[in-house]
Amino acid sequence: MVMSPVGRVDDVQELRRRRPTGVPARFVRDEDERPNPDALVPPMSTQLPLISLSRLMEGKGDDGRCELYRLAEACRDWGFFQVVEHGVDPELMERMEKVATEFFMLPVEEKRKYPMTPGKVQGYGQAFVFSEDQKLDWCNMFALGVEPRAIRIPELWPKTPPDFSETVDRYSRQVRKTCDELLSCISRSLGLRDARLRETFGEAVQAVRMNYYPPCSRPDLVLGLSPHSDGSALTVLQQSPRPASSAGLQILKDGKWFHVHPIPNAFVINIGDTIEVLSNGRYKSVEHRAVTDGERDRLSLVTFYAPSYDVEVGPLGELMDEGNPRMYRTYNHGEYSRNYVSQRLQGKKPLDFAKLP
Ligand SMILES: COC(=O)C(/C=C/C1=C(C)CCCC1(C)C)=C/O[C@H]1C=C(C)C(=O)O1
Ligand SMILES: O=C(O)CCC(=O)C(=O)O
Ligand SMILES: [Fe+2]
Repeated sequence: MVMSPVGRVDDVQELRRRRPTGVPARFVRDEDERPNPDALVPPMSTQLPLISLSRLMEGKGDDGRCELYRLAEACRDWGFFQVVEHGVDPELMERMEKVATEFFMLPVEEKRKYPMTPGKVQGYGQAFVFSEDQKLDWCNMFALGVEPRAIRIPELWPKTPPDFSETVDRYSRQVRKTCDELLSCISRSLGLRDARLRETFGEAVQAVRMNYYPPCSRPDLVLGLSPHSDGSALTVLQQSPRPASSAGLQILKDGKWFHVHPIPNAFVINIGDTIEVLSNGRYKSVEHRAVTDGERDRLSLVTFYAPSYDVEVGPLGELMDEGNPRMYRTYNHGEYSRNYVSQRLQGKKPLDFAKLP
């Protein structure tokens, strides 16, 4: 438990350990926010698009063209897709899961050596908590800035487990390559040169966040992670395969929550607010949330990939014309980031910063 101007922010693993059936009032959502399994799109009725990155990279052949068309549809209609043949070593994905799990299983006193202080987003704790009235997420987070080096806070990189930092470094290098390649393909899918989006980014910012959701005795009352869109350009999410359950990642499509089934060794990719702006709204960031399970814990490993804080972000000239007027202003991405991390997660609200009236 941490006392601060935002009140008492319990560590959910400790809560669960001390009182396995207790759910403090601060975690209990108002009725309209609760995860109602009856309102969920029935599992298996529709599937999130599945894209092969290696096919996309084949380029001009029939397979490459067909995959590019599917990518464009996925970005336009879903803002989310799963990707396979993405180039990240499955053994490294497994190692990443192992070190993250080992970290979360450490005694709380050890984890608190790397604290996420109020208002900050790096370290161990709960991000996006700004008021005593705010409902809390049933989740412990550990987040680190990775690239460029200047955003790293070395004191927050844990010494235990001993291979943690080296694993995060190797994983992040491979995931960065995947992000660069996806960005080229997304550029092409918008009818632009491969390098067009990437060259607006400067030295891309990359951060990793590990989310640990302990089981909750009342999964019907709480949320693992509040509904939000990501402020990044692209987000790469690794979730481990698990037995059938409607808990886990859910995305909002056509006003209904839709469960994303984990696929072994695949990543879930989502379009962040930054691509929504750069594409002048052709591709939209999509609200998503995480729901807890009554019996099982869950770990998700999330990479945020975004432009440098120095660059100006706005709709690309090629994507605006008389029929497609400018929808967003041009702004500094550092300012966007500061604005994003200084409010609680609340749907797509941070995008108001960029939207033209
Ligand atoms: C829900 O989103 C986030 O937690 C988050 C934070 C990311 C970051 C860190 C953990 C370390 C420092 C950099 C950064 C702010 C990227 C989302 O990241 C999005 C939000 C913005 C804005 C962005 O660029 O990525
Ligand atoms: O855990 C999940 O599936 C969702 C994570 C997420 O959306 C995030 O960290 O931004
Ligand atoms: Fe997210």
